[in-house]
Amino acid sequence: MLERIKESFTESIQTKIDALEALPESIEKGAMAMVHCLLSGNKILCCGNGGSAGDAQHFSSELLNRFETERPSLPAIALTTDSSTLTSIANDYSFSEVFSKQVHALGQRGDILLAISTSGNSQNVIKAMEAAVNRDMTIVALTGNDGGAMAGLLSDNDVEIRVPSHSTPRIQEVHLLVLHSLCDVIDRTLFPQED
Ligand SMILES: O=C(CO)[C@@H](O)[C@H](O)[C@H](O)[C@H](O)COP(=O)(O)O
Ligand SMILES: [Zn+2]
Repeated sequence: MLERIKESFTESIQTKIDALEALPESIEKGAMAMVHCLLSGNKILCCGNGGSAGDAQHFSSELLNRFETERPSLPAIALTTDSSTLTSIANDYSFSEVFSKQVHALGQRGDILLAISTSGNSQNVIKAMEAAVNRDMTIVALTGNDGGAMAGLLSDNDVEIRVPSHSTPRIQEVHLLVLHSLCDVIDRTLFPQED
């Protein structure tokens, strides 16, 4: 098993090296879209399934609370956390609508939807994106593989940050780095520090 463990580390490091080549421009574009959204008094809604639900919550908590430095709270909502809402929508309608109904209710023109999926094919995330388009929101999509159906739903104002990998855990590991990088650029742009 030691070899297997070392392989996981090597694969993860290599995926990050590949992402270093592929992603900085799209991360900067996504961060600037978020900065513009926050400066306009808008908010960020975040969604994803499984590990990506955890990522959505991780990111929203870093905006609502703090990242690395002291600064005011920033408005973000994870759509993955209210079990009464999630279970009733899934029970009465369909699991594919658990995020889209919340986007329809909470989303406003100028808000951002942070849509996270390693496959790009999760139906509930796709429907959330459709609801965001309907609400005149901008979409920042974190994907992997070939971007899946999510890639086809994006317009020029939206941003796709697609990790160059076909492995769900490796993609998730880079998604976390991307989210921290987004937080870092947002904080440094909104609250410049001398260092
Ligand atoms: O964390 C993992 C695998 O590393 C899983 O929980 C994974 O997130 C789930 O299978 C998700 O349902 C996958 O959804 P998606 O990334 O394709 O949208
Ligand atoms: Zn995982």
